[in-house]
Amino acid sequence: MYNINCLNNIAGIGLDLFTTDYNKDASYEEADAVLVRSAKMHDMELSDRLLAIARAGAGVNNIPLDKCAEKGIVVFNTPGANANAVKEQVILAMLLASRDYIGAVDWVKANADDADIAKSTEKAKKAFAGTEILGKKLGVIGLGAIGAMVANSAAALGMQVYGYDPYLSVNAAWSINRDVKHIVNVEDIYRECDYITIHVPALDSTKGMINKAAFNMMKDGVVVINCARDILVDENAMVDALASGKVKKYVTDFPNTLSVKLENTIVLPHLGASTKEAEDNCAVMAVKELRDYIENGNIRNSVNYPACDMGVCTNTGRIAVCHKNIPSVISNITAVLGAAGVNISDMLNKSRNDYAYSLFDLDDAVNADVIKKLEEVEGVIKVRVVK
Ligand SMILES: NC(=O)c1ccc[n+]([C@@H]2O[C@H](COP(=O)([O-])OP(=O)(O)OC[C@H]3O[C@@H](n4cnc5c(N)ncnc54)[C@H](O)[C@@H]3O)[C@@H](O)[C@H]2O)c1
Ligand SMILES: O=C(O)CC[C@@H](O)C(=O)O
Repeated sequence: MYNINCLNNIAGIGLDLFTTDYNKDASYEEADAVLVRSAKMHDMELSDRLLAIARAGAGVNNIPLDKCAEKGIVVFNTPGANANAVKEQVILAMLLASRDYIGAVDWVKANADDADIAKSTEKAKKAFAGTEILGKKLGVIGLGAIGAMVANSAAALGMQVYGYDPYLSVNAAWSINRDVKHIVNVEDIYRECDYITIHVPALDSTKGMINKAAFNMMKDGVVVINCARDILVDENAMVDALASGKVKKYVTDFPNTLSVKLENTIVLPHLGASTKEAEDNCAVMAVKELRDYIENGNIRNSVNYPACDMGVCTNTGRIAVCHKNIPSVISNITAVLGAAGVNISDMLNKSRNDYAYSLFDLDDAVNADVIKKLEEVEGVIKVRVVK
């Protein structure tokens, strides 16, 4: 029986994929695997028992990835599973920023008792009028799962789209509409675009990337949209950019003590991924990743360990080893197995920065003594008998 703990609400369609071999109501302390959305895990204890954490979503800045890697805890996310939901919110954000729909709806509500509202409407509406997005320039910073969808949809709506992503993979590039202009210097987006939307992960290198220097380069009256993470925008610099009219409207998905008080700002309550479809997709993908890891030792879509997939084990046994990416680990492991008379029928070793992961399919069963010796190999972090 494997113990699963959910730190946030996870869609039932995903949880239903756990078989009766799983206890889905385990406490965090006794969990073999954890499912999480936005719960902050940086200050939580990581038990020796914990094998894996699956983030039902894209952003993993709420999880201590390095600390997990050091303890042999594999962290997964669900790339692309909620991208369409966020894309739809970004299109909404552009439209909300283009005419004062929120003010308009408030006006209608406030005048609900006006017997002459049909007539008053025609006078009042000019206060909420605006502009169209057709033909305007949109800069998309980060062309991953969400950015690429936003860029393609905005191009289909007739916008001139500028896309910037210095780390774009060739595969991702193939998914982007050829009308999207490839920008190699983000300053071109700042200087030329009427709307700017950001879709990069929250990392030390991206924190505050939309800052005073960036605002200074932007056109007067630009709209800035942030459905990625609040720390990407220097919101203290945003105060001045909004006050001077440099930024006409800021739309953010992240309420915090500063953003909720900003003028000319639309603050949404982190709703980007909150659709039934996205929540279902994320839950299903996260549970499948966890099950494949627990039952077969395979790693797909990890953010702190390498991808490593040997399918389903058809041999006598399989062991999985999380280890440091240093010399001699593999030769020392195979030496321990060889000395115990255990034949390796198949193996796969993959590395990612400082960490590595190896799967060994074995023709012979291994006993506790062999496992102990493997655990003692220099650089080995965690040894698990998968089968
Ligand atoms: N509001 C929400 O509910 C919600 C939902 C999903 C994701 N998000 C946030 O959006 C982010 C992006 O999600 P995604 O699914 O598109 O992720 P993704 O990993 O598919 O794409 C991120 C892209 O950013 C690019 N990138 C990294 N650093 C960059 C930089 N300095 N400049 C330009 N590009 C850079 C990467 O190359 C990658 O292509 C997530 O990390 C998460 O924080 C928010
Ligand atoms: O789980 C959520 O509701 C938000 C998810 C989102 O921020 C993400 O990064 O995927």
